[in-house]
Formats: sequence, C-alpha cells, structure tokens
Amino acid sequence: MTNNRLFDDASQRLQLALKYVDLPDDVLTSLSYPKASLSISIPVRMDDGSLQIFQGYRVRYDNTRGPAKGGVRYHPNVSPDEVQSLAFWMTFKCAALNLPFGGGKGGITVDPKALSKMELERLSRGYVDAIADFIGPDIDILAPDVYTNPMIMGWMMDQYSIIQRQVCRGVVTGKPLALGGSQGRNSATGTGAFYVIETLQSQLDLVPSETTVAVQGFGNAGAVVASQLAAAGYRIVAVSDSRGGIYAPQGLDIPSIRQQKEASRGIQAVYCEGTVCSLVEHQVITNEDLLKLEVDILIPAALERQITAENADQIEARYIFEVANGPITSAADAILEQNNILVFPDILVNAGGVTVSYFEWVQNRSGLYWEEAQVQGQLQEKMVAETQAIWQISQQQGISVRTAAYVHALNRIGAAVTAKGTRTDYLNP
Ligand SMILES: NC(=O)C1=CN([C@@H]2O[C@H](COP(=O)(O)OP(=O)(O)OC[C@H]3O[C@@H](n4cnc5c(N)ncnc54)[C@H](OP(=O)(O)O)[C@@H]3O)[C@@H](O)[C@H]2O)C=CC1
Ligand SMILES: O=C(O)CCC(=O)C(=O)O
Repeated sequence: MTNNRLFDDASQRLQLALKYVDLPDDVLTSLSYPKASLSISIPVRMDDGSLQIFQGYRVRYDNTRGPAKGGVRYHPNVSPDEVQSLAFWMTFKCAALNLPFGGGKGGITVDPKALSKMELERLSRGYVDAIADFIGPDIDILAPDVYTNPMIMGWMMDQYSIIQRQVCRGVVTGKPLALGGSQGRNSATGTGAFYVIETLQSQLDLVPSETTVAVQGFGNAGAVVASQLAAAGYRIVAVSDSRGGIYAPQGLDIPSIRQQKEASRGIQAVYCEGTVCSLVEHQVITNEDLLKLEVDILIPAALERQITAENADQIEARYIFEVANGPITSAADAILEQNNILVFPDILVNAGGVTVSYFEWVQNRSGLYWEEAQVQGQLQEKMVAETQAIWQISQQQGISVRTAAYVHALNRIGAAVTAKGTRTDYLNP
C-alpha cells in the first residue's frame, strides 16, 4: 500500500518538514507506516432482493497523541491508498490544531447517489458491523467526509451502540443534534476556513470588496466557506460541483445558489440532484476552467489532486486556500511557489471540521451541551491561534506555509513520541 502514488506524494510533505525540526529518528520511523489498516467486504441486500458486496476500509494512521480521528468517505474512487493518505493528513491536522487525537480515515468504494435511502442505511450499518472491533470512543472515532452526512453518522452511532448494548455517542461525531451532535459541526469546516482567511486578511492585503474568489466544490465545505466569504463582502465569481461550474465576473448571488442547490435535495433524496450549472443563468465553465481563473483567492473544496504538474503553471490566483484534502500535488506545490502563488494547506485550512468534532466528543463525554455561541467562540479562538502560530513559523524560518504547518504539527507529535519512551511492544497504545 505504501508504494501507491497518493501516499508517496503525501509523505513528501513530511520529508520536507523534517529538515526544519530537531527530533529523534524514532519520530520519523514511527510515522512511516499506519498503525493499523482494515479492509472489509460489506454485504448489502439491495431493494430488488439481490446481494451486492462493497469494499470498505478504515486506517488508523497514528494514535500517539490520542485516539485516531477522521471521517468516512463514500465515493467510487475510494481506494486503500486514498484512505491511508487521508488518515496520514488527519494525523498532522489534529496535531497542528493541538487536538488530543491521532489520525484515522475510512471509506467505501461506492457511488452513493445510485443507492436508495434504505440501501444506503444498510450499507452504513454493515460498514459499522464490519469495523466495530476496530473503532471506539477511545480508539478511533468516525465523522463525515465526502458524500456522508449527519444522517449517516446517526445510523453509524446507532449501529455501534446496538453492537455494544449501550449508548455510545462518542464513537462518531457529526451526528444529528437529536442524537448528541454538536451545534455548529455541520458548518464547521467552511467556517474554520473563513476564520483562517480572516486572520490573515491584513498580512495578505485583502480588502473584501476588492477580492475575487473561485470555489471548486459546493458541498458541506465549499458552500459554507463561499457563503461566509460572500456575507463578509468578498466577491465570489465562480463556484462548481461534480457536474461543472458557473462564472460571473460581477459576482454570484451565493445565498440564492445555495438555496436552490439545497432545494434539489427533495424530501426523500439524500444527495442534491441539481447542479449549480443548471440553477441560474450564468456562464457555464468546467471544473478545469475554474481552477485557471484570474482571481485573488482560489478555494479547491472537492477532491484531491486537482492542481498537478500539468496545470499548475496555468493557475492565476494569488492565494490558494486548500479546503479539500490534498487538492495540490507536491510537484504542483513547487511550481506554484516558483510563480509566487501562496498556498495555505489543508491540514490548517479545513481543520475547523475536526475541531468542532472534538468539541462534540467532549460534550458527549461530559453530557453537558454547549450553545452555538460557545462552539463558534472556541472554534474561532483555536483557528486564529494556530493560524497565527503557523504563519509566524513560515515567516521566521522562510519556509512555505505548508511546511510550517507540518513543522508545527511534528513538534507536537515528536514531543508525544519522545514522552512515551522506548517501548516497542505490539500492545499499542
Ligand atoms: N465534511 C467535513 O467535515 C470535511 C471535509 N473536508 C474535505 O472537503 C472536501 C469536500 O468535502 P465535503 O464538502 O464535506 O463533501 P460533500 O459531499 O458535502 O460535497 C462534495 C462537493 O464536491 C462536489 N464534487 C464532487 N466531485 C467533484 C469534482 N470532481 N469536481 C468538482 N466538484 C466535485 C460535489 O458535487 P455534487 O454536489 O454535484 O455532488 C459536492 O458539491 C473533501 O476533500 C473533504 O475531505 C475536510 C475537512 C472536513
Ligand atoms: O471531523 C472529523 O473528525 C474529521 C473530518 C475529516 O474527515 C477531515 O478533517 O478531513
């Protein structure tokens, strides 16, 4: 699995950062492989009576700083390599935000839009049946990612509780409020990204009314950050979803586009059936075109490997904020840097989601639930503090913001590896 390209590329970021930290070799050695990887087959009885088998995965990359934490993705391209890479990124994201978690991730290779709601529920419960011995509130905690949502998290928590014969809220975050979810989790990824941009506003010379933004992906992460930026006065000139994008140099009416996209969900449908392309009268563009627009801020908020060595030279944005995980390859990073395009990395920019997941886990453990204002206040405090710390490392050491974020995370992981001592037995933690 470790020879696979996405993971090899992800590891290169760590190699770069190692030059700027003074840590024992044990730290890198302990971070070279995932702690555990599980591959499963999930049998699902389909509505027509047939049996289908789906492939699923859960990877616990590291748990030195706490239980593994990370989302579950439903997508046709989910692979062991992708899940391992996503779990690797979660490890550094949780450390960069100083959350007491390691990194994990899961996924199922499926086109969830092709399933009925009942099939989706059976698949989600089957996934938990198959991984139940691998996860737990103090072992590995699930959450939403691409094409999973609070409803699916609720099914997963319920299934785990059935297996354990007790209510186990803390094994899944991103749940519906009715099942112990947290205020603010649904919008946390986009809101966290907004706080990162807001924190850097003066350093980057951003005047909202004069700043143009293009956002790729109009889901939980992309639609929220677009809305927050639009509300703050930024001019969102392009947005897209899986079927393409729209462009309007004078700026798009984001609340209306969001409302219409949401309305396309229907009463029973889990996923939005409409595309931003068909919703309003604007110039239709492709996802590839969107990336090449001359804008101040480009926000990839869909899938990984969107900006590669092939198109990096055509990127005309001044700043890129990675709301998606892994949207830029390491080869593209080098080209963008040469072209003076400043990249703000996924492990910082999209960390609002896992931060509010942490708050949800804390609330589940204490049994005391927070008001929305408390969640927002603590999210903002954390995003601002860690953004400033990472920016400072980048400026002081003259390194990219991505490398600075890895340095920041590595110092915390390194301290935990060292504090654990030299024990090498298998019974970890
Ligand atoms: N949810 C979370 O809490 C977090 C998510 N992230 C990351 O953010 C990114 C987006 O996740 P999230 O918003 O939650 O997922 P969602 O499932 O909510 O939305 C995904 C969005 O991406 C669009 N999309 C899918 N494929 C493509 C494509 N090939 N090109 C352009 N757009 C596409 C979808 O289009 P359509 O509407 O047509 O289906 C949809 O608008 C992922 O990289 C994820 O890992 C990171 C941290 C936390
Ligand atoms: O909320 C979480 O635990 C993790 C969300 C996630 O999968 C991510 O940050 O990529």
